[in-house]
Amino acid sequence: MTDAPPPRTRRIRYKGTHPRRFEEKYKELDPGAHAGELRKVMDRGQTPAGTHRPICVAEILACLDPRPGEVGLDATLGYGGHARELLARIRPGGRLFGLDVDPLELPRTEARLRALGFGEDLLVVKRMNFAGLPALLPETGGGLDFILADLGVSSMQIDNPARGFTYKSEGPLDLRLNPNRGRSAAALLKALSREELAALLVENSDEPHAEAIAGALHGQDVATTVHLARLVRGVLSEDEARASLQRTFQALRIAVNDELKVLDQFLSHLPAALRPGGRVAILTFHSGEDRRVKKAFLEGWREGIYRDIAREPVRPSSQERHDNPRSSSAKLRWAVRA
Ligand SMILES: C[S@@+](CC[C@H](N)C(=O)[O-])C[C@H]1O[C@@H](n2cnc3c(N)ncnc32)[C@H](O)[C@@H]1O
Repeated sequence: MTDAPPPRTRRIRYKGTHPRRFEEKYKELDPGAHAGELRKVMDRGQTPAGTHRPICVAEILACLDPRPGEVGLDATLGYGGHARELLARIRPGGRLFGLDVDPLELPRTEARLRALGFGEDLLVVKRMNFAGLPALLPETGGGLDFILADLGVSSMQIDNPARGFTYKSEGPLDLRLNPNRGRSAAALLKALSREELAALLVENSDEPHAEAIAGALHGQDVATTVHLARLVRGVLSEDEARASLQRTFQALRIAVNDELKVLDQFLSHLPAALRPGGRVAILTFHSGEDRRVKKAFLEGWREGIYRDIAREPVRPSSQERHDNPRSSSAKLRWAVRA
């Protein structure tokens, strides 16, 4: 008896030589069946759809120095790129807790890491906000040897138009890391006065055209990413609009996910979470985040809580910035618990 041939499906059609829209990138979205395609996309300096390239991996491993038997935390599991490297170094006998708030990507990441052979004795995955770090501590058996936080959003989240993280493709104006909680950016916009919106753009993104943008968005029912982009382009030149749109999306994302408040809470919990000699590394992507990390580490060092801290932020190498432009704004700071 012969097996029935697999049903024929039509190849997804797209204009030009390369697929441009997320849903057209069917080869990148099925890396198991098209591994060669991922290499070609990365060689072009792009991140394959549905994946994320971990940033400053060597630099993070150098300051966290994970060793066999240690207990660590990856507070922002994302695609699991950093976690994979940490896990390989704490075997045998170690344990890594991996947290993320994203209910859509987290199960996929866990499945990928389990398929790589990281079992439940070695990797504990939790859907949880890192601001709730104290709730994890009883499970760590006396504290953590190292902690990593790679802040912000992953490429999978940015690239998926249904999540609404970018003005470059049409999608609902959502921007929540956990779409099941809180309110979307569209709902937030409706609730803010013009003055509150302008203040939010300045506070979260140092937006120089905050007044003009607030004027364009206020009182409009902005439900989609491209609608917002159209309104901003209506009051700024094309060049100004490009940079301002990036900052506007960043400011809204920070607001809907309360990112600065949860970062402050996380930073305040670190001293109690680290064992003596424990290391923490935090990768930030804009000045509002970096200022907070810098201040918390400096104050902790002055008070004798940290015995050493990064004096200057570590930046991705020029090669990494070239190979992965999404790493360009990254700054890494570390501290060692006294
Ligand atoms: C830049 S990505 C991390 C990428 C990861 N290091 C990797 O190698 O794939 C940031 C991740 O942190 C998650 N995240 C952001 N804020 C969080 C928070 N307060 N608590 C837990 N996870 C958070 C996001 O959902 C996202 O998946």
